[in-house]
Amino acid sequence: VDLSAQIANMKVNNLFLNASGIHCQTEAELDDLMHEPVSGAMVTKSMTPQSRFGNPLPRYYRLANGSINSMGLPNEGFDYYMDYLKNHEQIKPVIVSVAGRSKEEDLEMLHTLQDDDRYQGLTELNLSCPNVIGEPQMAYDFPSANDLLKEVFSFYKKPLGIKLPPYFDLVHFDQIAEVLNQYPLSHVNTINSIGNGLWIDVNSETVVLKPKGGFGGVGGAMVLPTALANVRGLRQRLNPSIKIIGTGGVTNGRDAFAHILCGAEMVSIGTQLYEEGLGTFERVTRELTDIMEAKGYQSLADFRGKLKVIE
Ligand SMILES: O=C(O)c1[nH]c(=O)[nH]c(=O)c1Cl
Repeated sequence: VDLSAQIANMKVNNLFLNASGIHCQTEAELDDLMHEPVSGAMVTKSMTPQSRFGNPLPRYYRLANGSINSMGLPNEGFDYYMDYLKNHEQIKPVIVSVAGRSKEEDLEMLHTLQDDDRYQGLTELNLSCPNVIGEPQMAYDFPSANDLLKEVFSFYKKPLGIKLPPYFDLVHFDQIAEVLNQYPLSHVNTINSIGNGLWIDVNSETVVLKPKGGFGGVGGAMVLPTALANVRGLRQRLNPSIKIIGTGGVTNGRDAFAHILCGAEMVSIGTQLYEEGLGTFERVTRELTDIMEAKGYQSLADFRGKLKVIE
């Protein structure tokens, strides 16, 4: 089964990877992902220049068919992850996720990556964290996103992708695609969690998360329709050279198959991976392979992007 992804020329033997934020903050977690035998790549927790504790707890809550989180960008800081890459053999490609809390922080980290000759990896600029108190999601501000990308690509020459929030209006697909198509992006990763949901414990009449009065990003099975729409909508609008990592709502092989039908090159697993553990990769890969065999597909290319509409 041909699984080589053309994302920044990554040659992988499996299309699955963790969603950023899941099992990828500490050296121990990153080692688990590096040595996990099935997944074809991995991504770090989005990093900021300095380490951060993040938002007060409770900040993650499991729902019947998903999750809600207001982590607030907890991470060990940029240098920690650069040291990790220098001190660990890359058995699989490691996508470095950066999420500055300002344009200046994004540029600072990207300049450092550009100027580090030893760093030849794929970077993902997270423009969609919904949980930093007081910070907007940059990717919902099209002019600002364009200004940032114009400045980034004036100096950044290594492979770079963008982590996008979900959009909910076809005009917004048009507008973000118009911005992104101007730049030599490796990929977009869509979707991030659906920002600022709210979950309530009716018994106690109380929210379940402490930060932001309980508002947090929603993920897991319930966001699959939004994730599929964003993968499909962007695939239809982005230059073919910009690949798509499909993220959101993947719990089994059928969900992954649907993401690929919409045009995903690789598929990230978040909430399900967190709740079920790293064995998720083997199970979902087996389920997807079974579906492909039942349909007579030899490779992902046989059906990638070939979603049919009703004429
Ligand atoms: O609160 C977080 O750390 C977080 N949570 C998310 O659901 N998406 C993100 O991009 C980030 Cl950065």
